[in-house]
Amino acid sequence: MSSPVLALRGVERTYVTEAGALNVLRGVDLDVYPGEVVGLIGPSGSGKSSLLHAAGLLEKPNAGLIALDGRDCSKLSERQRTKMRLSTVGFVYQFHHLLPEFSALDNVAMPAMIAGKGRGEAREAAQVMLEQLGLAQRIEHQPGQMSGGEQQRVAIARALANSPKLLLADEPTGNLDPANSAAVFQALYDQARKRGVAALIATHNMELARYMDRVFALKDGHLVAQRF
Ligand SMILES: Nc1ncnc2c1ncn2[C@@H]1O[C@H](COP(=O)(O)OP(=O)(O)OP(=O)(O)O)[C@@H](O)[C@H]1O
Repeated sequence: MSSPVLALRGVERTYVTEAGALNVLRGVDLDVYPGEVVGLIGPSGSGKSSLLHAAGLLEKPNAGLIALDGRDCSKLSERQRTKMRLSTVGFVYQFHHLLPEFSALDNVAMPAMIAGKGRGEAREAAQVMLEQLGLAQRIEHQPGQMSGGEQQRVAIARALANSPKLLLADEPTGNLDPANSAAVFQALYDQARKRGVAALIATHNMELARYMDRVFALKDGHLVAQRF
């Protein structure tokens, strides 16, 4: 079997609040392999976003080990973490966070350019991604000129355009009606599979969770396997 793209060992996350310490993650172990789509469910406040933020090196865990693409990230400097994140991880959020004044093409090309690719190369890759997500006719449109489902597919194209090994999605269809939600999830699933990307998707949508390869629930700070 191939090695995991994402490996979490004993990951802990505690927030200090006025009401005291909140132990949200209490020792999370998880491996996600290339080409598999893993679901993360759990009630609101159970720590799904905290787990995704730790896995994507957006926030440091209080304890535990995070390895991306076989590399232990716990001792990296802030700069090295950013570099690792840009080269290895793509994010999709509930709200697309597209830049409103830029076209779909520019939105999708931007992360690759920030990561150091030339403009021409980044735009070419962006165009291919948008076409693969069925958005060939929307390339020059700005987000405000597109439907919610189209905007979210642009966000998926943006997350994948830089060929990440890991895709982290936080309620990627949470803002869509059921029909759009299913279509957008299908697009995300197909692209992750086709590209051999390891995907970890947090969702409240149990209907979508049924289609994931494995599903875990967060309960009292621990991952509980729901289905293998
Ligand atoms: N920066 C922070 N400071 C203090 N508490 C926080 C912080 N971020 C998250 N929390 C708390 O940690 C808990 C877990 O939050 P998190 O957003 O990870 O849950 P979630 O499962 O993603 O929730 P939802 O499904 O509503 O998005 C919540 O009780 C939240 O209020």
